[in-house]
Amino acid sequence: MTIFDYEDIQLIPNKCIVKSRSECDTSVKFGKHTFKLPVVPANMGTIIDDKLAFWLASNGYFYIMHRFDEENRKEFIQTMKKSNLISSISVGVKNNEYQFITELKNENLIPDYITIDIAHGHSDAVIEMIQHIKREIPETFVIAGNVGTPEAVRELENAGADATKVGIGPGKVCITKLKTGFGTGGWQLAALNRCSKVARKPLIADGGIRNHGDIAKSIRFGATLCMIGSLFAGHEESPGKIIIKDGQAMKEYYGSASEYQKGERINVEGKKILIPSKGKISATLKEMQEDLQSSISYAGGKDIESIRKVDYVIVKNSIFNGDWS
Ligand SMILES: NC(=O)C1=CN([C@@H]2O[C@H](COP(=O)(O)OP(=O)(O)OC[C@H]3O[C@@H](n4cnc5c(N)ncnc54)[C@H](OP(=O)(O)O)[C@@H]3O)[C@@H](O)[C@H]2O)C=CC1
Ligand SMILES: Nc1nc2c(ncn2[C@@H]2O[C@H](COP(=O)(O)O)[C@@H](O)[C@H]2O)c(=O)[nH]1
Repeated sequence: MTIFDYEDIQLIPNKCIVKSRSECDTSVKFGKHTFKLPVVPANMGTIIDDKLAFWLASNGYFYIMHRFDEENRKEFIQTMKKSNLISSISVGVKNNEYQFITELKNENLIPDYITIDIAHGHSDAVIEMIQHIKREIPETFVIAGNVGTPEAVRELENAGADATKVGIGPGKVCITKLKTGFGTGGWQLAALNRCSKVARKPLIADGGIRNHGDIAKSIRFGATLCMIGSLFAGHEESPGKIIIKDGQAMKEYYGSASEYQKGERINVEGKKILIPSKGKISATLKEMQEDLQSSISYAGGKDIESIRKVDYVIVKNSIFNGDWS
């Protein structure tokens, strides 16, 4: 098994077929809808809230609302539906979530997308929740995760998942590798590559993306979408609390399995960091789009599909130029 991660890979350019990068189309179809970018902000408490979800949906971007404000989820779906926007929520796997899904059916509040969001997604708990959602509200597109192996992708797809989220522990505020010894941290891109060999449905690469070029690399190794936390943290719209440190405005970014999200120190697998305040999220999305258009042009194509088959080299620990310092 060849092991590599984002920083170890460089994609090899093909002859350019466009006159301007603006000709390159970064849009992606996911489920029944098409979105401007193959990117989704992480469904975490310091990354997304109702207001940002509304803005993203209104502006043609995919979003997944987190599951940590359980009481508000029905009202959230109602608001999005009334505004003719896509509704995309998260659920867990505890008993009350089964009842919640049945209530959505009974109250005709059918979300367009539901993400089953737990740490160790290769489990009967997730398989049973996929089956429950598909039984109750079959028209909803189900994203299940997180997993790190081809076997898990196959099982969740066979259970009825419409997409699978890959990534156990590569996240910026993740301490799963340190606390448990397990995961795809340090070889997330290779894990995605392995999963893509068996996947029959879309994969979401989740965690470990540190640079915009990593989006193209994720697509090359099998992702339809990338879920991103840290690069979206710290914006004006990000829900994290502002902290002034040494005179500089910073924003909190913490893990969903951290004591800050959980409110208690039990089964903690996440930490908190401070991210320098960054300005508007629209500026980051614009730059991501420009960079991805450029990636497409280097791939020798006009759309995202052209990235999927480009050649690559593994350059382990050998990049001493072209970095940020
Ligand atoms: N992508 C990643 O690498 C990771 C992401 N996270 C994020 O943190 C949040 C909390 O995750 P999670 O703890 O799963 O959510 P929950 O605390 O809601 O747990 C979900 C259910 O799964 C059980 N469970 C959780 N982990 C395991 C395990 N390793 N083995 C058996 N059962 C398990 C829990 O029981 P019990 O608590 O009693 O074990 C609970 O019943 C999520 O948003 C998740 O995405 C967390 C860790 C890794
Ligand atoms: N192991 C943990 N992983 C977590 C936790 N909270 C979120 N996450 C995962 O991280 C990604 C975001 O990664 P980033 O590198 O882009 O910042 C997120 O989508 C989750 O899958 C956690 O507490 N522990």
